[in-house]
Amino acid sequence: MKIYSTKQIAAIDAFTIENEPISSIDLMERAAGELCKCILEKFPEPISCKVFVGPGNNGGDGLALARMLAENKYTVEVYVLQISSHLSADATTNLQRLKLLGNIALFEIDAAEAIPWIFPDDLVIDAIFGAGLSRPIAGFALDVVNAINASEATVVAIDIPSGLMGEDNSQNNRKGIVKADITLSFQFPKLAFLFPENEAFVGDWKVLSIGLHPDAIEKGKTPFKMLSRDFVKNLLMPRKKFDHKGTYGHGLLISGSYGKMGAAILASRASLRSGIGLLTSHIPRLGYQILQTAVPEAMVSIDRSDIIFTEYPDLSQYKAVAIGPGIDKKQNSFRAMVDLLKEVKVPVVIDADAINIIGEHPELKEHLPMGSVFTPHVKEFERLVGESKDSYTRNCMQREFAQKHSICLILKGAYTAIACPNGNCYFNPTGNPGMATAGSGDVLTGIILSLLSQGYPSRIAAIIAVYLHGLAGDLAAEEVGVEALTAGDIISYLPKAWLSLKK
Ligand SMILES: NC(=O)C1=CN([C@@H]2O[C@H](COP(=O)(O)OP(=O)(O)OC[C@H]3O[C@@H](n4cnc5c(N)ncnc54)[C@H](OP(=O)(O)O)[C@@H]3O)[C@@H](O)[C@H]2O)[C@@H](O)CC1
Ligand SMILES: [K+]
Repeated sequence: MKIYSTKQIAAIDAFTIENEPISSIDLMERAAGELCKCILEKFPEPISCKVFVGPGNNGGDGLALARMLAENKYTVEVYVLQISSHLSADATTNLQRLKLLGNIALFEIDAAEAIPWIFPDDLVIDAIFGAGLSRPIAGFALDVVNAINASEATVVAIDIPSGLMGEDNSQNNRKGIVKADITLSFQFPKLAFLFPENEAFVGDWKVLSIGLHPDAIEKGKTPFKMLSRDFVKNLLMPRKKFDHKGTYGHGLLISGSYGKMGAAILASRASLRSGIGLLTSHIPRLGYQILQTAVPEAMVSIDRSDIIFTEYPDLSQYKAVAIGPGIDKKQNSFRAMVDLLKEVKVPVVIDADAINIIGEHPELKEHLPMGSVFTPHVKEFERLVGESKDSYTRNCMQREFAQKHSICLILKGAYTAIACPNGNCYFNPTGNPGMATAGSGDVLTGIILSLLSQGYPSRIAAIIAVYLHGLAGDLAAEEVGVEALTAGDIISYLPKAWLSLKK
């Protein structure tokens, strides 16, 4: 699914009106109908509802929805905020339609004293501002936002919580944004929904299809996309009858150190559970028996050091390399990594302390092999790319870094973002908070190495791996719950995740 900016959505909206064709008031009626259907499903018993309405078409949606809820036996009170001297044309029409219905309490409010008391069992509909918000909320509208946020009522935001910008909130006043429990967004999620600091405003979000014109949706260009099962499934390469293990490549995994051999085991197992033909795990000497016993399918290359990574084997036979899980960042490891980055000609997955080493030695950024894949969490990202005060700015830095160095930069977290060398950025919907656990990243690294070794291009390998990793985590969480979930469980559910993806 594409993620468009609010400006682009307004253009798609206008295209729909002109080319479906449909009048804007009818499109609003269709949108409000979808809102109403969804609210009736979520709250089937009629309840008391307070609708706060602003001057634009978001307010118009609120007015149309108020009428529909009243027709469905809800007790509805409508508060039209006197923010501007006039309402939008469609909001005006819907205000008249509401008045014709007759049985709705309708108030115009223009001061803090006029704001009603909001009861805990009220349903609040936030229709103050939508995609047309052009600046932070101030003045009396801010008092209304504060009153909504201070209440214990359930809050449903139409399209986007009032006060939240669709994309860039770096200059916004975070105290002037409605905290919704549910956001019902038209046709597309907004980019801002995917950033952690906005979760408190957006709550659970749901996209309602309102039939915007498919041509405009298809033709529009945006760097942002949400991954879906079908999209990922279509990227998979079929396995053929006469294929042999050589067909699926030989990967080199450099991982483990004293006290962190578990990382090597997890990454190796994940790699082998994701279709790699041959895997060599390069580990410090002390890990030999551990790895041979725990992962008999892997071949082992032994470092001269007992406890850390200080050298690597001849690279000529490998289709891809991964470095980082559990390696530590001692001086000798740094030296070996410099040599590796200078010599290696195949894509490299760079994870954990391998990222930190590059962060501490920025000159290494000039030697990043093209098509490499970085897998930082936020802290590692900051060491590698730099700090930022909010997620939107971080996303801009992420995309810029990926383009500048021709690499894939995966920022791990809820809605893991994959920035690609061509400027595109994919967000991943699979995964759950149970996966925020030790070793989860090692598993992801192993899967990416596996896919690169099989010949998937970096961008595709990153996309499939991230989606699959989250899917395995979701399947595991269904059985063991999020608290008990371990990285080993993610590997255990990789077979089911592959089967589910290919279904
Ligand atoms: N896309 C679709 O397909 C469909 C979209 N639909 C709906 O339309 C919504 C977008 O409508 P919209 O463009 O009228 O914008 P909306 O946010 O209601 O208000 C803009 C008004 O507020 C004003 N204003 C802005 N900021 C302000 C501030 N801080 N403080 C004070 N005033 C401020 C601004 O004035 P100005 O910035 O010009 O000063 C303008 O007057 C969208 O979210 C969805 O709900 C559906 O109906 C059907 C299909
Ligand atoms: K809103």
